[in-house]
Amino acid sequence: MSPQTSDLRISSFEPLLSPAVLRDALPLSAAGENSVSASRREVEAILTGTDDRLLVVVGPCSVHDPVAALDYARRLAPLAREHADALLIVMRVYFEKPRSTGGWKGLINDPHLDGTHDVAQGLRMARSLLLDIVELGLPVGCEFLEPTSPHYIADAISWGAIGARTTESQIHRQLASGMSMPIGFKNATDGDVQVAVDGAMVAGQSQVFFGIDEDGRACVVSTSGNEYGHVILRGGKAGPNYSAAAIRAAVTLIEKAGLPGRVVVDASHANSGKDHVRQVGVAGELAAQVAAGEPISGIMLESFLQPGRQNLTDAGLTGLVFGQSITDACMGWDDTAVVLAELAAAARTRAALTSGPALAAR
Ligand SMILES: O=C[C@H](O)[C@H](O)COP(=O)(O)O
Ligand SMILES: C=C(OP(=O)(O)O)C(=O)O
Repeated sequence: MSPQTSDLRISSFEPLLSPAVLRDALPLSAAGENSVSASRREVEAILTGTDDRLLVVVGPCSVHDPVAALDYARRLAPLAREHADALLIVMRVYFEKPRSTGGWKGLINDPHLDGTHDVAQGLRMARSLLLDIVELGLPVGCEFLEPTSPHYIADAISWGAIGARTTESQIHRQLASGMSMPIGFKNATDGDVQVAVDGAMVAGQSQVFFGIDEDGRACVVSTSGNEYGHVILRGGKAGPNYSAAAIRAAVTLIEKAGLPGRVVVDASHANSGKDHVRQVGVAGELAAQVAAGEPISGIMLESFLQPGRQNLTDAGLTGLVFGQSITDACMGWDDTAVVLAELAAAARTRAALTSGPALAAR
């Protein structure tokens, strides 16, 4: 008998429900569709500079407990309304975690936090949480990691990111080219910004690649290109890249690629050394730059109900502090409210600088 030559290292194939089945079971309401659609247009207008507000993507590093995430969303929604003249607040609702060397890969991959990898349940939990948050009137932002997972949830998402570990990946750039919302590309973990610029540029072009359709059938996917690709500065191995000089250097690269000369800046990750206390200081420095009129279209903050982070143990969810991150350290809720007020004041000052007092008083 000849030897088997394929699937030698596959332990199992487990059929997964199709995107259409999940979306039928958990539909986005008409009000939700209107809200997602309108907030995507607002993000686009901010990225191109026709809306002078500041985009703020704020929320937990990762969602591990939908109850805590919804509690956070209920606190954030009134602040989003309060600062709506100056800020477009999008809640960070990250379900997929790219890991440096391994670890928990997010709620979709392992919703029970115990290595059982009940992906079907993870998708249900993720979609259900997204619908609840959208119903609060809050736009949602996610990182896209698995190339087929967006089919299950993307209709409820207003802004997306490609992370530092995948920004140079052709697969993720192709994916971004077909996404219905603006997509930010993080600079690489080594600090290289050009790869993020290249990512945004490639995503702007039409692409043809392997994928699935709504019924989960293997397909050749053709896209028209996403004209709202942009760059997110998150620092790198050599240190932060949020200084005015680093931002201007990035803008030079971005403009050279023919993209709008503005950036989103992540106050967390390598811009704060993953130190949640330092992140508050970085956000304050960024607010000062916004007030001075620097070309910052958005800020990303990692924030949760409780400050800091905790380790996941064998006790799973029951062994965890409610509302505290199990991935990167986050600023707590009290600091978050103060930082959002600071950013709103800075955006009002910038609006007055660039558009006169009428806009600032809006
Ligand atoms: O934002 C989250 C993390 O920084 C990212 O997933 C990498 O995490 P890790 O280095 O702990 O694996
Ligand atoms: C993984 C993330 O960031 P980065 O890709 O910048 O490490 C993140 O924002 O969750």
